[in-house]
Amino acid sequence: MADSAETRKLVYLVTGGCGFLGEHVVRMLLQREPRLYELRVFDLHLGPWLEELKTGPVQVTAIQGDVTQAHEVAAAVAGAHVVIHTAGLVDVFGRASPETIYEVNVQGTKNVIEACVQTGTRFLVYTSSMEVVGPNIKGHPFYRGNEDTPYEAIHRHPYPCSKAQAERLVLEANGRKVHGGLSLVTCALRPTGIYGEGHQIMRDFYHQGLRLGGRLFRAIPASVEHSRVYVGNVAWMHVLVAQELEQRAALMGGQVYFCYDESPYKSYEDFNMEFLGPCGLRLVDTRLLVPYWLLMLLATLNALLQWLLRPLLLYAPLLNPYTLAVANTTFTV
Ligand SMILES: NC(=O)C1=CN([C@@H]2O[C@H](COP(=O)(O)OP(=O)(O)OC[C@H]3O[C@@H](n4cnc5c(N)ncnc54)[C@H](O)[C@@H]3O)[C@@H](O)[C@H]2O)C=CC1
Ligand SMILES: C[C@@H](CO)CCC[C@@H](C)[C@H]1CC[C@H]2[C@@H]3[C@H](O)CC4=CC(=O)CC[C@]4(C)[C@H]3CC[C@]12C
Repeated sequence: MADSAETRKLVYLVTGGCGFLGEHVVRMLLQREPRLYELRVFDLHLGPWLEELKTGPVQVTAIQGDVTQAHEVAAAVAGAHVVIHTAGLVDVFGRASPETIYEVNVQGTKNVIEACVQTGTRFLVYTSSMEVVGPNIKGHPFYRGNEDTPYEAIHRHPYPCSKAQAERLVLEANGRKVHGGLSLVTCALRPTGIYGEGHQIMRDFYHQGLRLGGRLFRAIPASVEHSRVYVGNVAWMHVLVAQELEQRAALMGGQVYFCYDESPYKSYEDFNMEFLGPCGLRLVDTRLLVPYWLLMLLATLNALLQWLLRPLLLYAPLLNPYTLAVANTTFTV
């Protein structure tokens, strides 16, 4: 029944479909959306793994494109029933300029919304981020919060600022008339720190540990708790929201939801050790050796070096004042 041609009618588009989260969304849709007829995977860089997906019952269309190019986005969106917009520039290390981050995250999202309006696509799911809320620059803890918890969301870093702007655009677009006269239904999901298969930062920590003789040095007190969420669950939540938006437009349209699961609340480093420990790494407690002021000094030094070296090379270590502040502030949903 599920595989018959009549039941397969829906066309989905996943932007950023070759990224860490996007790939999981793509695979999840193929497994869990029996009404899927065509799945369009739109990304700046297409992964070779897409080829193996082209042999199944669903037509998988790989589209190499750039969300900052309105015409490319419109061409990809035309005829899609649902857009899952995960494409984004995830950069808290200073690899890209603030302008580029805004161009991709904000202008790219504007282009997706306008493409939906112009072409008559009604359902848009946006991957926002917990960073839209916090941790804020004052380091206020957010402890077991939810969507209604009051929190002073103040940012300076381009990444959270751009995600906050893009999220607002998506939510404000809910109810806009699309081509054909029906209304656009939008919803934003705010994952906490995502982990799972393909997580690059986890790999970076692993390689750092190998370079340091199988050790990592604790920089963050174990008492600072972070929410983390498994990538498969984030993908599943995107699929569920996409499936429910039509039936529950009045309830879910224009809403934002945190995206979390039952992963344990732990410090960023302790959580990573759940995986890196069994891979042979050890977390060495250096709280007394590396006080916070020294870490801050190192982080500031890194930022200075990044700025000085920029004309010559890209110096973008994991530790900078922003990542230190985020890692050092409790944020649990
Ligand atoms: N990694 C995390 O912990 C979290 C990520 N997010 C959000 O989830 C989304 C996906 O993030 P990840 O999978 O972690 O990042 P990623 O970098 O692995 O994936 C992003 C994808 O977007 C694509 N992309 C970037 N610029 C593009 C452009 N101009 N045009 C078309 N495609 C472009 C990239 O090629 C990449 O495949 C992002 O919107 C991010 O803000 C939200 C919360 C946490
Ligand atoms: C002080 C360092 C010494 O080991 C540890 C630095 C850890 C940081 C690289 C990470 C700590 C918290 C992470 C962020 C958090 O999980 C929330 C995020 C949400 C997003 O939308 C994108 C990724 C990130 C900003 C994530 C990035 C890496 C950290 C800052």
